Amino acid sequence: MPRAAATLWRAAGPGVALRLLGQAEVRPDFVSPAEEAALARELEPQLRRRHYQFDHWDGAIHGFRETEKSHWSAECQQILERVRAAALPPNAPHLGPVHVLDLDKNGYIKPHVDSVKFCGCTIAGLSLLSASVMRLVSEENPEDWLDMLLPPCSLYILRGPARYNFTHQILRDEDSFFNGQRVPRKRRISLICRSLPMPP
Ligand SMILES: O=C(O)CCC(=O)C(=O)O
Ligand SMILES: [Fe+2]
Repeated sequence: MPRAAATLWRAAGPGVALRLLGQAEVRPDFVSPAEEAALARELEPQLRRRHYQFDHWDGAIHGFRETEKSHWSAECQQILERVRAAALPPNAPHLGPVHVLDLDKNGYIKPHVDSVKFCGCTIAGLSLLSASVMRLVSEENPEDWLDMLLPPCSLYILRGPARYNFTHQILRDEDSFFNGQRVPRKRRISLICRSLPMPP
């Protein structure tokens, strides 16, 4: 693992680290601050029309608004092509629209596994505006966990076992610690690209 990436990754033990090496990845500085600003600027008008939802007690996500976006400026389209090229298997069919999730500073994502009906073997997410901690927990053995620090402008990628056999969550502000260090959670926007499930 490159040195920069190692500081963004903390596993319960060597067993889980070995299982997830190359399957759960964080790439810091995947976009520049100027690119982050361009993406946020382009999303803002569409997001502003929606209200944050706090009342979906049974849903996986709390304190969020979301949208799907298919049409982007040439600059943003290029960034998204870079995300797909870096993360998705070559020639894999992927979901056309990008899933955009805007988490309020009090928002968080509870542990879940993305539906296998709508999402294939790879999930890739760009994190904008705020750092956050993504926690993966093995469905088989809850003592097997991995925390990933997602700085703003980073890309994370979940593949194979990290995507299918571990839940993922974004910790709420009160619980947002990485390696014992507090990671204040502010408003965070994520752009998520997913490969499509294989046809049966
Ligand atoms: O915000 C993220 O990066 C993850 C979102 C997520 O887990 C989901 O929408 O299924
Ligand atoms: Fe998810």
